[in-house]
Amino acid sequence: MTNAAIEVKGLRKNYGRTPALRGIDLRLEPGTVLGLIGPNGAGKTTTLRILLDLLRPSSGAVRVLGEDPRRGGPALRRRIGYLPGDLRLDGRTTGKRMLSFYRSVSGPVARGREDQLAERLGLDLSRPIGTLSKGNRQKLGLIQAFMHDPDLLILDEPTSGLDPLVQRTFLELVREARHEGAAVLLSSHVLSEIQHVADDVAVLAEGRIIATGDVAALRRGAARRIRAVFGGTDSDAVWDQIWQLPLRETALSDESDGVHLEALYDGDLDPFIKTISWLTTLELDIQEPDLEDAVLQLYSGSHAPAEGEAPLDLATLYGQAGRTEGEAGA
Ligand SMILES: Nc1ncnc2c1ncn2[C@@H]1O[C@H](COP(=O)(O)OP(=O)(O)OP(=O)(O)O)[C@@H](O)[C@H]1O
Repeated sequence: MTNAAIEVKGLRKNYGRTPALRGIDLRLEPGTVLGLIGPNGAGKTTTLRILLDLLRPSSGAVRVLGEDPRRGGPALRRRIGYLPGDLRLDGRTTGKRMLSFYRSVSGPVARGREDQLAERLGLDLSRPIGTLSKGNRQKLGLIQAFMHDPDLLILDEPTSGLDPLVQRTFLELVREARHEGAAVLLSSHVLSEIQHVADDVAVLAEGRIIATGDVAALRRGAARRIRAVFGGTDSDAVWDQIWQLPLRETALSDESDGVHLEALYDGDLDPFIKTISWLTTLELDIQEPDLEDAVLQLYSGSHAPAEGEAPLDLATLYGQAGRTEGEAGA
């Protein structure tokens, strides 16, 4: 039980009379990446700041690397790499100097590690921070979080301001840290980074964890956008074939080149493929599952557990939903 990198039970935080966290349970094992996702104001930053002892909880039990963050002091802090969401850096000093300051706080850094990270992320450490763009400052924030190879990385909106190439390097760094046995807690409302790197997700909304599970389950529950054109038929005949499939936001129209279908598809693909095999398919475009849509459905409350109930298990929710819809549509 105490081997968890993070263990949180019944965590509550009130700002004055306003509850920001309303009883959160979280567990993160070494060598795994947990994505904490949630809309603005859900309580992500509040949770992370409590783990780092930058904020005090109103109640609840918190263990970070087996210790109470309020008592762990500098020794515990050295085992953690933290990237704050609102990174503020002093403008006069160079990146190199700033990192040597962080080194004195976060402990031993392997020789050449900062330079190696700067090279991989494409950052010139000799430039004064004030002259760096937002994305380049974010790179500096990432270097200080990763450079001492911490046992636990706590990253708040880590790819904010980074271009796609650098985002990819960031994901590599997270995977390498996990491979070395580090635990990573990644807060984000950008689902692409979560789906590419997280093992598990916890969905936070209005200060409560409303769902937990692995990313694969979330993907199973995510709708795909489908576009197709069918020839030698009309929209009524197409509808007769497809009406029983788990489609949403369906648009069917008779055009000069055929019947155009555009829809969101929930569930297993196989029933869809079997159904359209009865039609003459001229064009077909099936997009990757849309995680944004799946999570928005969770936020919207159509599935959300009532106050005091356990979070939804994504595997149960989407595993069963996928099979039922698949059978119904076959
Ligand atoms: N210092 C504060 N004083 C009062 N209320 C606060 C304070 N900090 C946060 N809150 C409130 O607590 C709730 C949770 O905020 P928090 O910043 O943890 O959310 P978040 O999930 O990180 O949001 P975002 O994605 O916008 O950063 C919000 O309703 C916010 O308005």
